[in-house]
Amino acid sequence: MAELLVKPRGSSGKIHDITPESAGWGYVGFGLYRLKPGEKAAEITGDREVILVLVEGKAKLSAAGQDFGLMGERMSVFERLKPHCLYVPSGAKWQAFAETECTLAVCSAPGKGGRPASIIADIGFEERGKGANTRFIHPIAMEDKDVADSLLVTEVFTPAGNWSSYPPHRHDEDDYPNMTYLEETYYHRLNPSQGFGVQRVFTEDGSLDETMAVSDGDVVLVPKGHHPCGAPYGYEMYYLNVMAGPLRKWRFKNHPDHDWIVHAP
Ligand SMILES: O=C(O)C[C@@H](O)[C@H](O)C(=O)CO
Repeated sequence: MAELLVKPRGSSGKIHDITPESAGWGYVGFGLYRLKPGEKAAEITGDREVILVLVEGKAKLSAAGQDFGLMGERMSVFERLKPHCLYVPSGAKWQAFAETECTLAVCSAPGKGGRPASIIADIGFEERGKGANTRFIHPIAMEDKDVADSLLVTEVFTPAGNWSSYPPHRHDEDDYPNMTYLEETYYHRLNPSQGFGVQRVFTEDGSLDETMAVSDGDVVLVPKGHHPCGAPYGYEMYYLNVMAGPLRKWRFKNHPDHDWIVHAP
């Protein structure tokens, strides 16, 4: 199994390049560019569909021969504004020209083709959990939106001192409607950036049990098992999740030992 904690390789250019081959799985890819004003990123999607997420900064985007103009609004994820996102189908080329310093995520999964390149509009806002389990969600492209063939993308803000992806849950069996098999990546950010967060990835039989200290900019791979996150006092946590599998539906089960938490008064 691949190392689950992936550090950025440098501070500019393409600093993450997680592919199904490097992760040792079948669906999810995650790339991340840090660009300076005037720099460019360009890729061909091949047999994969892509959702470009302007995590931070502004860039001129074009895809599949269409010019989408200047996109991006928030300069820091922790402004908590909604991200600007562009869907790019398989068999297409996309380009990004950075207007400001920018952080551009390239979320990918197998594509079927046939959808147009398009801006993902109407990104919602959800508050989940209670007490120290409260967290805030921007569901960029979840299954209620028919905007992709297999990609599910969401971002989560966990206030300092809180937990998210909690109680622990898993989605690692292809057993719809009880559960779906979804691989997942977490792109973590922390505020202030010198902080750390905690993520545990573990199966119920104990064959996988890793607890990682995550730093600003790290990626965690979740090939299977439960995957809760904790943000220590003083450090707000952000993450961008990419999920994909054979069915574009998110069906999970909470850990039987900890499911009581969601039912507690
Ligand atoms: O609810 C949350 O805290 C976010 C998680 O659900 C996260 O998107 C995930 O684990 C998806 O499986």
